[in-house]
Amino acid sequence: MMWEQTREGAGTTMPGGDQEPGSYYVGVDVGTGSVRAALVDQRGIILAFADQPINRWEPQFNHHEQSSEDIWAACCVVTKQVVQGIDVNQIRGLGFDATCSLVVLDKQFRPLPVNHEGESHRNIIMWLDHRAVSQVHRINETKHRVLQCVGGVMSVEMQAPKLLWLKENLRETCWDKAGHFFDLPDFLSWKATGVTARSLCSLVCKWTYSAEKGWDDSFWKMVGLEDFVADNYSKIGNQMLPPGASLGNGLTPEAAKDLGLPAGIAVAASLIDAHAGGLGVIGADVRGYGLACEGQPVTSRLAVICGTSSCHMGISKDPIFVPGVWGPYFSAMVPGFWLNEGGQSVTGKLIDHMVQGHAAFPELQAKATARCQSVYAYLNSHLDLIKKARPVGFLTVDLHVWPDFHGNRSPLADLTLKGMVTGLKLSQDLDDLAILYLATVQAIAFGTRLIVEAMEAAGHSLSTLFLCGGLSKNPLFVQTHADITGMPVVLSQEAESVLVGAAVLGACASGDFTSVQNPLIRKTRGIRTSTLLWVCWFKLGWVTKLSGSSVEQPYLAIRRQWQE
Ligand SMILES: Nc1ncnc2c1ncn2[C@@H]1O[C@H](COP(=O)(O)OP(=O)(O)O)[C@@H](O)[C@H]1O
Ligand SMILES: O=C(CO)[C@H](O)[C@H](O)COP(=O)(O)O
Repeated sequence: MMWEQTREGAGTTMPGGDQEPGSYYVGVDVGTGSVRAALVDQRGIILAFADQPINRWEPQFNHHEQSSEDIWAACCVVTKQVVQGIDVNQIRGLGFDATCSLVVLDKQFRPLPVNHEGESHRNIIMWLDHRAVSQVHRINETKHRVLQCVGGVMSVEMQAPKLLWLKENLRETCWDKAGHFFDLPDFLSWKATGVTARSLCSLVCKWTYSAEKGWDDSFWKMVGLEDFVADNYSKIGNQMLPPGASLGNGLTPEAAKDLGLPAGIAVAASLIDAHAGGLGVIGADVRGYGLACEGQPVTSRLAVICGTSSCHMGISKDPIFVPGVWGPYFSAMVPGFWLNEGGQSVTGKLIDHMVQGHAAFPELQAKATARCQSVYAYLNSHLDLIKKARPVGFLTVDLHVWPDFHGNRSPLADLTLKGMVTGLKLSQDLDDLAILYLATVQAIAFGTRLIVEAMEAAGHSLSTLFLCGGLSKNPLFVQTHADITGMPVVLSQEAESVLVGAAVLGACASGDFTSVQNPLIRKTRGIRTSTLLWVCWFKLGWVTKLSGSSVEQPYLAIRRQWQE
């Protein structure tokens, strides 16, 4: 494989010279910290990759903002980079995924400020923004029936509370002037095509829209957002398309110039980033590894997309209601299947926070740099050194972390929860930092286990984890998930699986494939064609159990308290 990772900074790696001419697809993934693009061929192989950091503002605690212009500019930079050196006329389709952040534009599609400072370039309330606490409490007090489809409790990270916050706090400068409220993935597909149709993925998962029943007028009236009903939902979407559907006449000449692609190529209705990751991994061909999920329905698999946050995506043939877990959402990720989405609001961000905030961080940085390693590679080898003959998990016998530093998304669904560390000593050397890092990773893995247990108690039958996202590049994180859940973890050979999911959308929109799960169906029937084989190239992860480890003790105690 020609492609190499360029995770440590912005950059591109181009395809090798012996590529057969064929059709290509471009996937663009807008994460919390950066924008990534990939050029993908018909077999689903990533031929070129580029990434670019994006700006974030935190004007006050729990307010997180971005700029749609900055994000679009980054999309243009990375897309131009990945198509360098190829005949762009071979590109057949473009797909976007992004975080589920709220983009606000005026009636002429110009950015509007989502802040008291009136800074209009900061026109995105990010998904992890927790400003709308009072609004979400009031929404949850209504006990409206739409809440049944978000695990019984609406999250402050969804769009309705954020919209209500804007109405109550920025009436003149933002709310009254607003013409369009977009989920970020839908903003990107509009920017590329001029089509304002929304993806069913965004509207169903974050905006209370039902694929069967449409908008529920009574919900919007009850929560004080009756304005949307009055104008027939024109500001939040009254035309919906399934992910992968082709939008309008494809790429506009203006967007084509921005992105360095030919005008008119197919552009797909988009997906939220976690859903693109789920689509990129859940259909993996695992034959020959002796995994429990081999020969079992795809519903025995849980895709876990681990970046700034972690999202746990499980699918089922019939709707399953899991308290504290979002969904069931019909066809929101894999067509024809119901989706439940568990999540942890901060995982990568929590690990970064713990490590970077420690007194020994400057020493760690210096030592990692001297060895040309990332701080995480250095910490992992340091743990190996200090564990001596015992399993690494035993280093945290006296130190425990509770990971809900930004509330608990699933399954406790309690945004007021806070983080905890027990077992601290006066020393703050590199050993302490490494052990705190390990305890944080373990705590996150126990959070995944709690989500798996809640999903299984409600009717899911899960046997295998499929990990992707930035954290899946950390062997300690992956191993710890296998140890603590007791499940095998499968990793994709294409580390950037979210981008494969985005490219699958573009491939579907191009008409080369009839639906986003088409490759899965063909593969299941054993037909190898020139399809986009997103079901292939998996290597087995780890299957290790650490039974009876003392690291389980605090987790078990907290779980007991929760159940009581
Ligand atoms: N090679 C790596 N080793 C360890 N952690 C990594 C690695 N690459 C990324 N990460 C972690 O993954 C997280 C970001 O993942 P990413 O998928 O890029 O996030 P997002 O999609 O939210 O922008 C960060 O917390 C980062 O520290
Ligand atoms: O809510 C989500 C998906 O439904 C994601 O957590 C959110 O979009 C952020 O993703 P990431 O951690 O990859 O940046």
